[in-house]
Amino acid sequence: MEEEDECPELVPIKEKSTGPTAQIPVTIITGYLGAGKTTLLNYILTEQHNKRIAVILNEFGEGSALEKSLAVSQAGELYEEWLELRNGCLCCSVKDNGLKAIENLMEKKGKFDYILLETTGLADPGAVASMFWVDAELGSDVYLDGIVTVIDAKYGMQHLTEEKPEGLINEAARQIALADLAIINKTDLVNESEMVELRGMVRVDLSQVLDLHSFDTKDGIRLAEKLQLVKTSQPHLDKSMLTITFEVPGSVSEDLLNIFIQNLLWEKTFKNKTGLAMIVIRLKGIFSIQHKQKKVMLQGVHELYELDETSECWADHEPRINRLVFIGKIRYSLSVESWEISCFITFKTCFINNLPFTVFLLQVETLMATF
Ligand SMILES: Nc1nc2c(ncn2[C@@H]2O[C@H](COP(=O)(O)OP(=O)(O)OP(=O)(O)O)[C@@H](O)[C@H]2O)c(=O)[nH]1
Ligand SMILES: [Zn+2]
Repeated sequence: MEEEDECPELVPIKEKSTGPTAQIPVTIITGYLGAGKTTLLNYILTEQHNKRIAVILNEFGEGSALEKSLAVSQAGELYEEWLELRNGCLCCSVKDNGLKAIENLMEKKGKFDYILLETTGLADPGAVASMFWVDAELGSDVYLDGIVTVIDAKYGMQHLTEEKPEGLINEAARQIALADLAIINKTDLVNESEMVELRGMVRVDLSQVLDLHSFDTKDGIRLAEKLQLVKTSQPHLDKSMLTITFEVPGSVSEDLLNIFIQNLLWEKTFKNKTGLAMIVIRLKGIFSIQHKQKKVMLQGVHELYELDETSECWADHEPRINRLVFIGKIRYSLSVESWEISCFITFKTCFINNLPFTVFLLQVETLMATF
């Protein structure tokens, strides 16, 4: 056959097929904790696009049920089927769970036009991306269309420049290095010069992988090369990051909740016995506020937070349970256990007993002193 002599590169790329055998594009949405990934997802889902979009969500730690309800409450009825990757840390076992989630999704719901995959804020998007070329079987159904990295305009610089202990990579920098498209979000929170500085920083980062950046994501070999290059250092998660989820039944006073959050995030009053404050990077929660019918959602990123009433009411027989997820950093002298315990005590004391702040702080200090 004459065609056999043709150079592969010269074969024209097939027009996008709309038949049942067409491959489904997958976009990975990545970005540091609280950068705005879910906000972007919700925006895409609510825009008019005439596409059947499937969303796969992965959350770090035990907060998946919470994240699910948060996302659903924002996206409304548009989207009813949620799939959680229950492995907690996507970076470690993404291949099995990620593929399974997509296979289950398609089995259950038929084919989608598009799949959006939100990684955890600490994920290595390279590990997530690699499953699309490593697994040939799945490769016939879906292909990686691109990696979108959301960057927090206010805290992005801080995330990017943070020094990591030896052997650990800065997750934020890696997420940007792997991006096909980087979106700077929350521009309303910074001024022009901060934007210029961040843009410059992000560009520098991109230029380090510029020659790899023109790759065709459908081309497994090129992608593999790109991923390998970025992965030369150890792809370990920062082990000092910790996620804790609390569930406390009852209803809380809105004032006390605000005081609690402000003391935690702004005043940094929660300290261990050596005087080091608890570092909270991300806060998420669903609360039952006294005298309110609707569920109230908490979103916090570093020292910024908001409490918003959702459209969802507590059902008649639904137990009122407050859920709070902390994602934070353990300081050297503060053990995981004491961090957990101090979070729990502050939270529980504040909400269950509805004690004034000064009282529960005192209790925390007394308890912390015993560790
Ligand atoms: N001011 C401002 N806040 C924003 C913007 N986009 C998102 N946020 C807020 O940032 C917080 C985190 O947003 P999410 O979309 O949940 O962030 P995420 O990256 O999905 O968070 P994780 O999944 O926990 O890593 C929320 O309180 C949002 O309302 C923005 O453009 N401006
Ligand atoms: Zn999210």
